[in-house]
Amino acid sequence: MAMDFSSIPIIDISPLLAKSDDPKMADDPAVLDVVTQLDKACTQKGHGIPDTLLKGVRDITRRFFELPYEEKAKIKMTPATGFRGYEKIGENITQGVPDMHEAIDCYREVTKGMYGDLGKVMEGYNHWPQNPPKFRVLMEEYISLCKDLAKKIMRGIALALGGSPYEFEGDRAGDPFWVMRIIGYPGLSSVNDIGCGAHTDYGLLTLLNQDDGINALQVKNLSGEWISAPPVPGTFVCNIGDMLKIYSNGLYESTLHRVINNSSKYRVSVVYFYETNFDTVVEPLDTYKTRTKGDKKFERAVYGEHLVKKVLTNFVEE
Ligand SMILES: N=C(N)NCCCC[C@H](N)C(=O)O
Ligand SMILES: O=C(O)CCC(=O)C(=O)O
Ligand SMILES: [Fe+2]
Repeated sequence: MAMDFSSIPIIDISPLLAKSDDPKMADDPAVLDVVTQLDKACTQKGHGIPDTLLKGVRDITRRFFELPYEEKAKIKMTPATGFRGYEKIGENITQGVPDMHEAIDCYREVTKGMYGDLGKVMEGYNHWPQNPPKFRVLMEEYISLCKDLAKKIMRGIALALGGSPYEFEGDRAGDPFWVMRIIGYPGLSSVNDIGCGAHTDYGLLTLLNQDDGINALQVKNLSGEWISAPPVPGTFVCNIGDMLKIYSNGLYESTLHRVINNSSKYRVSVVYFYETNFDTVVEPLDTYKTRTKGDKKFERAVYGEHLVKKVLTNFVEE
Protein backbone atom coordinates (compact mmCIF):
# COMPACT_ATOMS: atom_id res chain seq x y z
CA MET A 1 0.00 0.00 0.00
CA ALA A 2 1.49 3.31 -1.08
CA MET A 3 -0.58 5.61 1.09
CA ASP A 4 -2.41 5.31 4.35
CA PHE A 5 -6.19 5.13 4.34
CA SER A 6 -9.24 5.42 6.54
CA SER A 7 -11.65 3.93 4.04
CA ILE A 8 -11.18 1.73 1.00
CA PRO A 9 -10.91 3.66 -2.30
CA ILE A 10 -12.86 2.46 -5.35
CA ILE A 11 -11.21 2.56 -8.76
CA ASP A 12 -12.86 2.25 -12.14
CA ILE A 13 -10.30 0.20 -14.10
CA SER A 14 -12.16 0.08 -17.43
CA PRO A 15 -9.79 2.59 -19.17
CA LEU A 16 -6.86 0.31 -18.25
CA LEU A 17 -8.57 -2.80 -19.61
CA ALA A 18 -9.48 -1.03 -22.85
CA LYS A 19 -5.79 -0.35 -23.56
CA SER A 20 -4.07 -3.25 -21.81
CA ASP A 21 -3.12 -5.00 -25.06
CA ASP A 22 -1.83 -1.80 -26.61
CA PRO A 23 1.99 -1.53 -26.36
CA LYS A 24 1.57 2.27 -26.14
CA MET A 25 -0.77 2.04 -23.18
CA ALA A 26 1.70 4.00 -21.04
CA ASP A 27 1.08 7.11 -23.17
CA ASP A 28 -2.65 7.16 -22.60
CA PRO A 29 -3.77 9.73 -19.99
CA ALA A 30 -6.82 7.69 -18.96
CA VAL A 31 -4.58 4.66 -18.38
CA LEU A 32 -2.14 6.76 -16.38
CA ASP A 33 -4.96 8.03 -14.23
CA VAL A 34 -5.92 4.44 -13.35
CA VAL A 35 -2.26 3.61 -12.78
CA THR A 36 -1.95 6.44 -10.26
CA GLN A 37 -4.98 5.16 -8.41
CA LEU A 38 -3.67 1.59 -8.47
CA ASP A 39 -0.89 2.80 -6.22
CA LYS A 40 -3.37 2.32 -3.39
CA ALA A 41 -4.97 -0.91 -2.25
CA CYS A 42 -8.44 -0.69 -3.54
CA THR A 43 -11.85 -1.87 -4.51
CA GLN A 44 -12.13 -2.14 -8.27
CA LYS A 45 -15.09 -1.75 -10.55
CA GLY A 46 -15.37 -1.67 -14.33
CA HIS A 47 -13.49 -4.98 -14.47
CA GLY A 48 -15.76 -6.53 -17.10
CA ILE A 49 -16.70 -9.73 -15.22
CA PRO A 50 -20.51 -9.75 -15.30
CA ASP A 51 -22.27 -9.24 -12.01
CA THR A 52 -24.41 -12.29 -12.77
CA LEU A 53 -21.25 -14.42 -12.71
CA LEU A 54 -19.90 -12.80 -9.52
CA LYS A 55 -23.23 -13.53 -7.88
CA GLY A 56 -23.56 -16.91 -9.60
CA VAL A 57 -20.35 -18.26 -8.06
CA ARG A 58 -21.38 -16.99 -4.62
CA ASP A 59 -24.85 -18.52 -4.90
CA ILE A 60 -23.59 -21.94 -5.92
CA THR A 61 -21.00 -21.73 -3.13
CA ARG A 62 -23.76 -21.12 -0.58
CA ARG A 63 -25.70 -24.11 -1.91
CA PHE A 64 -22.63 -26.33 -1.59
CA PHE A 65 -22.02 -25.37 2.04
CA GLU A 66 -25.70 -26.04 2.86
CA LEU A 67 -25.17 -29.72 2.02
CA PRO A 68 -24.67 -32.26 4.84
CA TYR A 69 -21.11 -32.85 6.02
CA GLU A 70 -20.95 -36.36 4.49
CA GLU A 71 -21.66 -34.89 1.07
CA LYS A 72 -19.04 -32.15 1.41
CA ALA A 73 -16.51 -34.60 2.83
CA LYS A 74 -16.59 -36.53 -0.46
CA ILE A 75 -13.99 -34.04 -1.68
CA LYS A 76 -12.07 -33.80 1.59
CA MET A 77 -8.77 -31.96 1.49
CA THR A 78 -5.76 -34.04 2.58
CA PRO A 79 -2.00 -33.95 1.99
CA ALA A 80 -2.59 -36.75 -0.54
CA THR A 81 -4.82 -34.50 -2.67
CA GLY A 82 -2.12 -31.83 -2.76
CA PHE A 83 -4.12 -29.89 -0.15
CA ARG A 84 -7.00 -29.47 -2.60
CA GLY A 85 -10.62 -29.96 -1.56
CA TYR A 86 -13.03 -29.36 1.31
CA GLU A 87 -11.92 -28.32 4.80
CA LYS A 88 -14.41 -28.09 7.63
CA ILE A 89 -14.86 -25.22 10.10
CA GLY A 90 -11.81 -24.90 12.36
CA GLU A 91 -9.49 -26.92 10.15
CA ASN A 92 -7.59 -23.88 8.81
CA ILE A 93 -5.49 -22.13 11.43
CA THR A 94 -4.08 -18.61 11.37
CA GLN A 95 -1.55 -17.55 14.00
CA GLY A 96 -2.29 -20.70 15.95
CA VAL A 97 -6.04 -20.07 16.19
CA PRO A 98 -8.63 -22.16 14.30
CA ASP A 99 -10.55 -20.06 11.79
CA MET A 100 -14.35 -20.13 11.86
CA HIS A 101 -14.75 -20.91 8.20
CA GLU A 102 -15.17 -23.88 5.89
CA ALA A 103 -13.72 -23.83 2.38
CA ILE A 104 -12.85 -25.58 -0.82
CA ASP A 105 -9.21 -24.90 -1.66
CA CYS A 106 -8.21 -25.02 -5.33
CA TYR A 107 -4.80 -24.63 -6.92
CA ARG A 108 -3.50 -24.71 -10.42
CA GLU A 109 -2.79 -28.31 -11.35
CA VAL A 110 0.73 -29.54 -10.58
CA THR A 111 1.66 -32.77 -12.32
CA LYS A 112 4.19 -35.29 -11.00
CA GLY A 113 7.72 -33.96 -11.13
CA MET A 114 6.62 -30.66 -12.67
CA TYR A 115 8.71 -28.56 -10.28
CA GLY A 116 10.87 -31.33 -8.81
CA ASP A 117 11.12 -31.40 -5.00
CA LEU A 118 9.94 -27.80 -4.76
CA GLY A 119 6.48 -28.68 -6.08
CA LYS A 120 6.00 -32.12 -4.50
CA VAL A 121 3.66 -30.98 -1.71
CA MET A 122 1.41 -29.20 -4.23
CA GLU A 123 1.17 -32.04 -6.76
CA GLY A 124 -2.44 -32.84 -7.58
CA TYR A 125 -5.52 -31.61 -9.39
CA ASN A 126 -8.72 -29.98 -8.17
CA HIS A 127 -11.54 -32.01 -6.68
CA TRP A 128 -14.94 -30.67 -7.62
CA PRO A 129 -18.26 -31.58 -6.03
CA GLN A 130 -20.93 -33.39 -8.08
CA ASN A 131 -23.44 -31.29 -6.16
CA PRO A 132 -24.69 -28.69 -6.86
CA PRO A 133 -24.60 -29.61 -10.57
CA LYS A 134 -22.56 -27.31 -12.83
CA PHE A 135 -20.30 -26.29 -9.94
CA ARG A 136 -17.15 -27.15 -11.84
CA VAL A 137 -18.01 -25.48 -15.17
CA LEU A 138 -19.08 -22.29 -13.45
CA MET A 139 -15.94 -22.12 -11.31
CA GLU A 140 -13.64 -22.91 -14.21
CA GLU A 141 -15.19 -20.17 -16.31
CA TYR A 142 -14.75 -17.80 -13.39
CA ILE A 143 -11.11 -18.80 -12.86
CA SER A 144 -10.32 -18.19 -16.48
CA LEU A 145 -11.84 -14.68 -16.42
CA CYS A 146 -10.09 -13.80 -13.15
CA LYS A 147 -6.75 -14.91 -14.55
CA ASP A 148 -7.13 -12.73 -17.60
CA LEU A 149 -8.30 -9.76 -15.54
CA ALA A 150 -5.47 -10.05 -13.00
CA LYS A 151 -2.90 -10.16 -15.77
CA LYS A 152 -4.26 -6.88 -17.14
CA ILE A 153 -4.35 -5.20 -13.74
CA MET A 154 -0.73 -6.29 -13.24
CA ARG A 155 0.16 -4.39 -16.43
CA GLY A 156 -1.21 -1.26 -14.74
CA ILE A 157 0.66 -2.01 -11.52
CA ALA A 158 3.88 -2.57 -13.49
CA LEU A 159 3.48 0.93 -14.94
CA ALA A 160 2.72 2.32 -11.49
CA LEU A 161 6.06 0.89 -10.32
CA GLY A 162 7.85 2.70 -13.11
CA GLY A 163 8.46 -0.35 -15.26
CA SER A 164 7.24 -1.54 -18.63
CA PRO A 165 3.70 -2.94 -18.73
CA TYR A 166 5.17 -6.43 -19.07
CA GLU A 167 7.34 -6.66 -15.93
CA PHE A 168 5.06 -9.38 -14.54
CA GLU A 169 5.12 -11.59 -17.60
CA GLY A 170 7.82 -13.91 -18.97
CA ASP A 171 9.94 -15.57 -16.29
CA ARG A 172 8.29 -13.68 -13.46
CA ALA A 173 4.60 -14.38 -13.96
CA GLY A 174 4.10 -15.34 -17.60
CA ASP A 175 3.07 -18.82 -16.48
CA PRO A 176 1.24 -17.74 -13.33
CA PHE A 177 0.39 -20.03 -10.49
CA TRP A 178 -3.07 -19.43 -9.04
CA VAL A 179 -5.06 -20.31 -5.98
CA MET A 180 -8.78 -20.09 -5.39
CA ARG A 181 -10.58 -20.37 -2.06
CA ILE A 182 -14.32 -20.88 -1.98
CA ILE A 183 -15.25 -19.91 1.57
CA GLY A 184 -18.21 -19.96 3.95
CA TYR A 185 -18.43 -18.25 7.35
CA PRO A 186 -21.20 -19.15 9.79
CA GLY A 187 -23.01 -16.20 11.35
CA LEU A 188 -22.32 -15.39 15.02
CA SER A 189 -20.34 -18.48 15.80
CA SER A 190 -20.37 -19.74 19.37
CA VAL A 191 -16.72 -20.86 19.65
CA ASN A 192 -14.87 -17.72 18.64
CA ASP A 193 -15.75 -14.92 16.31
CA ILE A 194 -12.70 -14.87 14.05
CA GLY A 195 -13.77 -16.07 10.61
CA CYS A 196 -10.20 -15.73 9.37
CA GLY A 197 -7.35 -14.38 11.48
CA ALA A 198 -5.05 -11.55 10.42
CA HIS A 199 -2.79 -12.54 7.55
CA THR A 200 -1.38 -11.36 4.26
CA ASP A 201 -1.91 -13.17 0.96
CA TYR A 202 1.05 -14.92 -0.57
CA GLY A 203 1.39 -13.96 -4.22
CA LEU A 204 0.82 -10.90 -6.39
CA LEU A 205 -2.79 -9.80 -6.40
CA THR A 206 -6.01 -11.08 -4.83
CA LEU A 207 -9.45 -10.59 -6.42
CA LEU A 208 -11.91 -10.97 -3.57
CA ASN A 209 -15.59 -11.44 -4.42
CA GLN A 210 -17.56 -11.09 -1.19
CA ASP A 211 -21.20 -11.47 -0.21
CA ASP A 212 -23.45 -8.43 -0.48
CA GLY A 213 -24.87 -6.86 2.63
CA ILE A 214 -22.49 -8.27 5.26
CA ASN A 215 -19.66 -6.20 6.72
CA ALA A 216 -17.00 -8.67 7.78
CA LEU A 217 -13.72 -8.06 5.95
CA GLN A 218 -11.30 -5.66 7.61
CA VAL A 219 -7.97 -4.22 6.45
CA LYS A 220 -5.32 -2.78 8.76
CA ASN A 221 -3.98 0.69 7.99
CA LEU A 222 -0.58 2.14 8.93
CA SER A 223 -1.91 3.56 12.21
CA GLY A 224 -2.84 0.04 13.19
CA GLU A 225 -6.59 0.56 12.93
CA TRP A 226 -8.81 -2.08 11.39
CA ILE A 227 -10.75 -0.46 8.55
CA SER A 228 -13.88 -2.09 7.23
CA ALA A 229 -13.87 -3.11 3.56
CA PRO A 230 -17.63 -3.22 3.01
CA PRO A 231 -19.06 -5.12 0.06
CA VAL A 232 -19.77 -2.91 -2.95
CA PRO A 233 -21.94 -4.86 -5.41
CA GLY A 234 -20.17 -5.66 -8.67
CA THR A 235 -16.66 -4.94 -7.38
CA PHE A 236 -13.60 -6.86 -6.27
CA VAL A 237 -11.59 -5.99 -3.20
CA CYS A 238 -7.95 -6.31 -4.24
CA ASN A 239 -5.20 -7.28 -1.84
CA ILE A 240 -1.53 -6.92 -2.56
CA GLY A 241 0.35 -10.12 -1.83
CA ASP A 242 3.76 -10.91 -0.36
CA MET A 243 5.49 -11.31 -3.75
CA LEU A 244 4.32 -7.89 -4.96
CA LYS A 245 5.67 -6.40 -1.75
CA ILE A 246 9.10 -7.82 -2.63
CA TYR A 247 8.96 -6.77 -6.30
CA SER A 248 8.10 -3.23 -5.19
CA ASN A 249 10.92 -3.32 -2.62
CA GLY A 250 8.41 -2.67 0.14
CA LEU A 251 6.83 0.34 -1.57
CA TYR A 252 3.61 -1.65 -1.57
CA GLU A 253 2.84 -3.31 1.71
CA SER A 254 1.09 -6.65 1.50
CA THR A 255 -2.36 -5.98 2.86
CA LEU A 256 -2.98 -7.32 6.37
CA HIS A 257 -6.60 -8.37 6.60
CA ARG A 258 -9.01 -10.50 8.61
CA VAL A 259 -12.65 -11.57 8.60
CA ILE A 260 -15.08 -11.25 11.49
CA ASN A 261 -18.65 -12.19 10.65
CA ASN A 262 -20.70 -10.61 13.39
CA SER A 263 -23.90 -10.79 11.42
CA SER A 264 -26.47 -13.50 11.95
CA LYS A 265 -26.21 -14.46 8.29
CA TYR A 266 -23.96 -17.10 6.76
CA ARG A 267 -21.36 -15.27 4.62
CA VAL A 268 -19.66 -16.59 1.50
CA SER A 269 -16.71 -15.30 -0.48
CA VAL A 270 -14.91 -16.57 -3.57
CA VAL A 271 -11.31 -15.46 -3.57
CA TYR A 272 -8.94 -15.73 -6.52
CA PHE A 273 -5.21 -15.32 -5.96
CA TYR A 274 -3.02 -14.44 -8.93
CA GLU A 275 0.56 -15.48 -8.24
CA THR A 276 3.95 -15.55 -9.91
CA ASN A 277 5.41 -18.53 -11.74
CA PHE A 278 5.70 -21.28 -9.13
CA ASP A 279 9.47 -21.60 -9.33
CA THR A 280 10.49 -18.02 -9.97
CA VAL A 281 12.96 -16.20 -7.72
CA VAL A 282 11.32 -12.97 -6.63
CA GLU A 283 13.43 -9.91 -5.85
CA PRO A 284 12.93 -6.15 -6.08
CA LEU A 285 12.52 -4.81 -9.62
CA ASP A 286 15.31 -2.61 -10.93
CA THR A 287 12.80 0.22 -11.21
CA TYR A 288 12.92 0.39 -7.41
CA LYS A 289 15.51 3.13 -7.91
CA THR A 290 13.05 5.54 -9.46
CA ARG A 291 10.31 4.85 -6.99
CA THR A 292 11.71 4.01 -3.57
CA LYS A 293 14.89 6.09 -3.67
CA GLY A 294 16.25 3.95 -0.93
CA ASP A 295 18.36 0.89 -0.53
CA LYS A 296 17.34 -2.27 -2.15
CA LYS A 297 16.10 -4.41 0.70
CA PHE A 298 17.19 -7.59 -1.05
CA GLU A 299 14.32 -9.59 0.30
CA ARG A 300 14.35 -12.59 -1.93
CA ALA A 301 11.93 -15.48 -2.12
CA VAL A 302 10.93 -18.39 -4.26
CA TYR A 303 7.14 -18.19 -4.49
CA GLY A 304 6.67 -21.98 -4.40
CA GLU A 305 8.74 -22.26 -1.20
CA HIS A 306 6.68 -19.51 0.41
CA LEU A 307 3.42 -21.23 -0.55
CA VAL A 308 4.53 -24.68 0.61
CA LYS A 309 5.68 -23.31 3.97
CA LYS A 310 2.26 -21.70 4.48
CA VAL A 311 0.28 -24.71 3.32
CA LEU A 312 2.20 -27.05 5.62
CA THR A 313 1.43 -24.91 8.68
CA ASN A 314 -2.13 -23.83 7.82
CA PHE A 315 -3.96 -26.91 8.99
CA VAL A 316 -4.62 -28.68 12.27
CA GLU A 317 -3.26 -32.20 12.59
CA GLU A 318 -6.04 -34.77 12.36
N1 LIG B 1 -3.81 -18.35 -0.10
C1 LIG B 1 -4.17 -17.62 0.93
N2 LIG B 1 -4.00 -16.34 0.96
N3 LIG B 1 -4.72 -18.21 1.95
C2 LIG B 1 -5.08 -17.52 3.15
C3 LIG B 1 -5.73 -18.49 4.08
C4 LIG B 1 -6.03 -17.99 5.44
C5 LIG B 1 -4.84 -17.60 6.20
C6 LIG B 1 -3.90 -18.75 6.47
N4 LIG B 1 -4.36 -19.61 7.52
C7 LIG B 1 -2.58 -18.13 6.86
O1 LIG B 1 -2.26 -18.11 8.07
O2 LIG B 1 -1.87 -17.67 5.99
O1 LIG C 1 -13.43 -14.04 2.92
C1 LIG C 1 -12.77 -13.02 2.80
O2 LIG C 1 -13.30 -11.91 2.67
C2 LIG C 1 -11.26 -13.06 2.86
C3 LIG C 1 -10.63 -14.42 2.82
C4 LIG C 1 -9.15 -14.36 2.84
O3 LIG C 1 -8.58 -13.37 3.23
C5 LIG C 1 -8.31 -15.49 2.34
O4 LIG C 1 -8.82 -16.58 2.16
O5 LIG C 1 -7.11 -15.27 2.12
FE1 LIG D 1 -6.54 -13.36 2.59
